Amino acid sequence: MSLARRQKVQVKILDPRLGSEFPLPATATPGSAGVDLRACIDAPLSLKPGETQLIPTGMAMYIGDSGLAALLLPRSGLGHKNGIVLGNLTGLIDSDYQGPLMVSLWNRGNQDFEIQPGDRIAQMILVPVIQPEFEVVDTFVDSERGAAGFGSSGQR
Ligand SMILES: O=c1ccn([C@H]2C[C@H](O)[C@@H](COP(=O)(O)OP(=O)(O)OP(=O)(O)O)O2)c(=O)[nH]1
Ligand SMILES: [Mg+2]
Repeated sequence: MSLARRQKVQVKILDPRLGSEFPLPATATPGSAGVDLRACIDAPLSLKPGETQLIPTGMAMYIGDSGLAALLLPRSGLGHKNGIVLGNLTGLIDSDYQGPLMVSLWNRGNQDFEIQPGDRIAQMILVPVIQPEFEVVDTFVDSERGAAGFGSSGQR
């Protein structure tokens, strides 16, 4: 068994309700991979079917280590039950980004969905990063798959 690596990440509080009225994002259980982000909006907000809105999380975050990045992902309950997912499908937070952390929230469902101030709207995970350095070649060493893809192996 291995334990998750813990990493200090600097945050700036942009909305004073974060850390007082609304808890700061934190892992909910020892085995949680993600931390939930909260909607730091001033008033309830209704997302109509098909609508996308950029929601502030009330904080800025500076990862500051190019070997790491953060991914924003939908919460499964909101996504599955209410059709509330991300307008960019997945958010990628660069290690050098210092601006406000925003969530693009998309109602892909067919009913209005109301978000209250402080609601947990998405989750964030920290992931290791490997930066590619492309090396141009004329040929590849043959692999078993070769160029076959996009369902080439069938469904069963
Ligand atoms: O859901 C998201 C996605 C991105 N960002 C911030 C952090 C990220 O580092 C920056 C740029 O994101 P990205 O590279 O995905 O967007 P872009 O459209 O390529 O913008 P840029 O030209 O600024 O890189 O925007 C968010 O706050 N939330
Ligand atoms: Mg970019």
